[in-house]
Amino acid sequence: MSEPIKVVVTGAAGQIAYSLLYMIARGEVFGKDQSLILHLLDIPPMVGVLDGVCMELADSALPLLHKVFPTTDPAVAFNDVSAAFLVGAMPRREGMERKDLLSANVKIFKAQGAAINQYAKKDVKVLVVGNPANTNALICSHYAPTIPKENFTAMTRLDQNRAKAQIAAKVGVQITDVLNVIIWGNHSSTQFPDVLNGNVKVNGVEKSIFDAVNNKAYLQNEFVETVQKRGAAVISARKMSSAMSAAKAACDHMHDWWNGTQPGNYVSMGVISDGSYGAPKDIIFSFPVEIVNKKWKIVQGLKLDDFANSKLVITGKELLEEKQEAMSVVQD
Ligand SMILES: NC(=O)C1=CN([C@@H]2O[C@H](COP(=O)(O)OP(=O)(O)OC[C@H]3O[C@@H](n4cnc5c(N)ncnc54)[C@H](O)[C@@H]3O)[C@@H](O)[C@H]2O)C=CC1
Ligand SMILES: O=C(O)CCC(=O)C(=O)O
Repeated sequence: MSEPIKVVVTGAAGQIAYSLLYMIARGEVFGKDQSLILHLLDIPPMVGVLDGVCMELADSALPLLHKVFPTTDPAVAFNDVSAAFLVGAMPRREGMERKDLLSANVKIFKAQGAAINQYAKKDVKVLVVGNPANTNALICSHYAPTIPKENFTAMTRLDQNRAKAQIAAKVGVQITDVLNVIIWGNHSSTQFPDVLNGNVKVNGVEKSIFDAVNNKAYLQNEFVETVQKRGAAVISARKMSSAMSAAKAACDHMHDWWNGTQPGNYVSMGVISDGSYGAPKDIIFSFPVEIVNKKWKIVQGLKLDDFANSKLVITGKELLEEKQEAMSVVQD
């Protein structure tokens, strides 16, 4: 068993954290030999709920879990952490867009960026889940200037998982048979779920998703819209936003960042844009990445047709607008 690492989860009394904490503490992210010290951050009104979560973690008798520190103090929460799941933020309700959360949530990420800068390990891996996730990650990084920008990422893995699930159902295969579906851009209804470079195994034979589905109109319309609007569909059905699937996606994201991706398999992450594929620079944009030794690299040389390019322009433009609005909120 390795020496324990410190991991923080913010919004630890909330609904995503309720599933996420168990998965992390079971070893599903950092490995079955990696012991853990969990730091749980929430706000003062949630202290009672946080106590209940701690009781349940203790009662789960989890061998990898060395200690749990519940706190409302960011200085304690981020102290010496190697990985941070930034979940704590207001979720949207029916009828709202994720960017409607911007003015309330972006201030949280300014404060947490500053705390990460001051207290976390310099190689901390930060995953922002709280919405609007891409822009929150950008603000967080902006206020943590001593930590490399590459260490701040936003979650679009839930969108990738949703897209894979739609394709698996359409073709009639298992989820593991669907490879290299990409989410480009923002975790919002402008995101572009793209199958142009993806493959699917049908009866053991690998073919392009495009050929396997053989329905361009479906792939460019219904499929794209279903994935873009899946979060809203879950809110409409559950009257609360996705939680179990969001927790699973957060684990998938951090697991792959920590452990690496298989050669030839890429995953989607919101990362700082270097302008690849014509995306605007210096925003957090979701790209396909491959990961080796805990470092992600944007996959280059993928094909994009005119339809795809036009979608990337729309989502990039939205992210630039969000960046501008967020900067004006945090500088107030
Ligand atoms: N990127 C993605 O794919 C997804 C993002 N989300 C987003 O994740 C966020 C959390 O969702 P839920 O857990 O369902 O919400 P929730 O409302 O159940 O829990 C949020 C928790 O964050 C806490 N919190 C608020 N401000 C805080 C602060 N400054 N520091 C620490 N904790 C704070 C709240 O007290 C609450 O306990 C929302 O913004 C939601 O929209 C949800 C699903 C998917
Ligand atoms: O759509 C929302 O705002 C809820 C959470 C979310 O981001 C999602 O389910 O994708």
